[in-house]
Amino acid sequence: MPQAPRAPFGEIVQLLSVLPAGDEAAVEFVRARDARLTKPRGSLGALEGLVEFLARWQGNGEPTLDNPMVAIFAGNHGVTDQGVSAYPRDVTAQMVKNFTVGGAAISQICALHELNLRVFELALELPTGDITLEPALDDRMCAATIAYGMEAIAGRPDLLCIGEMGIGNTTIAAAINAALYGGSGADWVGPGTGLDDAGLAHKAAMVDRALALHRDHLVDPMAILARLGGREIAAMLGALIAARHQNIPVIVDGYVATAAASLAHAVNPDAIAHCIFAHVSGEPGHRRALDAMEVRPLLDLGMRLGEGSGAALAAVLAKTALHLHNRMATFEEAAVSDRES
Ligand SMILES: Cc1cc2ncn([C@H]3O[C@H](COP(=O)(O)O)[C@@H](O)[C@H]3O)c2cc1C
Ligand SMILES: O=C(O)c1cccnc1
Repeated sequence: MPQAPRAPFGEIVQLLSVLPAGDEAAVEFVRARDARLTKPRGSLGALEGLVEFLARWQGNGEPTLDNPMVAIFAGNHGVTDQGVSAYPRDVTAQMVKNFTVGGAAISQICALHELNLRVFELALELPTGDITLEPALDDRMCAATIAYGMEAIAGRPDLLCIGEMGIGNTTIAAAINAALYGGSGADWVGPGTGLDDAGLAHKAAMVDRALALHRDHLVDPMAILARLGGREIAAMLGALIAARHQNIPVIVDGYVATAAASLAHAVNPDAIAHCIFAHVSGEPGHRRALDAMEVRPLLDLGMRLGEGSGAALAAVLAKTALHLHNRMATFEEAAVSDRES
């Protein structure tokens, strides 16, 4: 996609363009130990890949998961005035409260598996512009929100799970995907929180209306983000960028979080190399967005919740994988015969 880094986005596009590489020596160190563990080589499949992923992007042959963070970014969307969600906009703030008191699915996944849950509210009382009528954000606000997401992950997590909360944001993700990858609203919308067929057709029409309104302005990924929104997607993009520059591997959640990764990928495909895509969500456009980036999801559980829930479950697998890598016996230690060479 042609790059026109307009003023407020210059530094952000720069951070997406000049990126630290993965640490292949750290990966080799992990592989050398893995080869000595009491199991047939390769038999732990994707779990072995998860430990290599942690090593490569932490830059550490002995990766840690002492401080895994699940970051949920929450924003509200003016497009909910068009009746694109099965639930009212107030649910965003109500769920933010629910996250912190422990009543949400993500709260209990994190509590059970000792993941640090952090919730970042983004001006919930000030929804973004209704994209069927106006831009979601002006460029400066959009750039500032990306910067907020970069700051939010301070505290040195050794793994970052990226999730979101925002009634209406599957509409926003669909619009971003259509702008990046082509097609119309119908190609990218899904039931979200539970629309029926009529609701789905209306949602597709609202995406088409937004695309028509903004058509001449959707010239690069940052313009697409500012025009279509929303705040939580901008902040997730910032978090994803900052993580790369701070040696923090990232696990991306479902359909909405993936839209943030798609924007990064559209600037520079290498900008998502430090990301694992946790799962393919039940939202039908998700698989197509993953295919467009040529990435494969770790899990397929038919989940369509958001909140970082799929990413947190992938983190549980990563914790298991690293525990095995660190605690299993080697062939020598266990006096088990290695394969004939
Ligand atoms: C109670 C409740 C909890 C949620 N947790 C995540 N979402 C998810 O649903 C929303 C997106 O779907 P749509 O675009 O259809 O509004 C987001 O907030 C997302 O995180 C929830 C939605 C509800 C209703
Ligand atoms: O996959 C997701 O992220 C998703 C799906 C439905 C509703 N909210 C989020």
